[in-house]
Amino acid sequence: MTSDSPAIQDLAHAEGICYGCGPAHPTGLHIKSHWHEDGVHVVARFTPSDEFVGWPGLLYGGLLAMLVDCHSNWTAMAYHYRAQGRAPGTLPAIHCVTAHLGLDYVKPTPLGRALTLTARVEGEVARKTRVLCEVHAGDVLTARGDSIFVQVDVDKLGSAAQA
Ligand SMILES: CCCCC/C=C\C/C=C\C/C=C\C/C=C\CCCC(=O)SCCNC(=O)CCNC(=O)[C@H](O)C(C)(C)COP(=O)(O)OP(=O)(O)OC[C@H]1O[C@@H](n2cnc3c(N)ncnc32)[C@H](O)[C@@H]1OP(=O)(O)O
Repeated sequence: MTSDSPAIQDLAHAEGICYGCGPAHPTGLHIKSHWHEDGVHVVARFTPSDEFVGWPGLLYGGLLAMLVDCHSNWTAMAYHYRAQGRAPGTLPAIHCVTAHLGLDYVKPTPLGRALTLTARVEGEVARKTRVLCEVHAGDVLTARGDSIFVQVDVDKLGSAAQA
């Protein structure tokens, strides 16, 4: 599994319209997550455009939160599919939502550099799953995520949103 193969988002949810990771969003970030060949980590690479500036030469931290949120969620969902012994895109689809997004900003993140997000599940793959995610700009660790994703029934989620 390499970045030459289709991203997990494209396999599992090509019609997705999430601003961060939906392949079908017209202007979204289109974050793409791939299994690393080590079979443990899920990796995304993203180069933010200059519009996401927070300070001259530095990235706006909210953009980092979006990247870590979506990539960590897809890491959780990828682990769920694998735990069930099936590929993303097979049915029934697995959906998780962010219950807790934890993010430490470790160093300023430069603009104009490719960022690498490297994530893995810590502990059990269950309805509630913890994902650790590191963001590197080159060799520099700039942010660290520690987040919780909960598997949901999207039909119930929709009715809850309308209530
Ligand atoms: C904007 C809406 C998006 C909806 C997306 C829908 C589906 C996603 C589908 C595919 C994904 C594809 C693309 C999207 C990819 C990335 C998008 C980024 C992710 C998001 O942008 S998504 C929007 C933000 N997200 C929410 O909008 C969630 C609102 N929220 C809830 O819908 C409920 O709050 C829920 C379901 C989280 C739990 O509610 P619940 O009643 O079903 O379950 P319950 O309370 O029993 O919790 C079960 C276990 O999670 C633990 N737990 C709960 N909350 C916790 C917390 N905050 N911290 C630590 N642990 C927590 C409990 O302690 C218990 O743990 P234990 O089992 O050990 O006791």
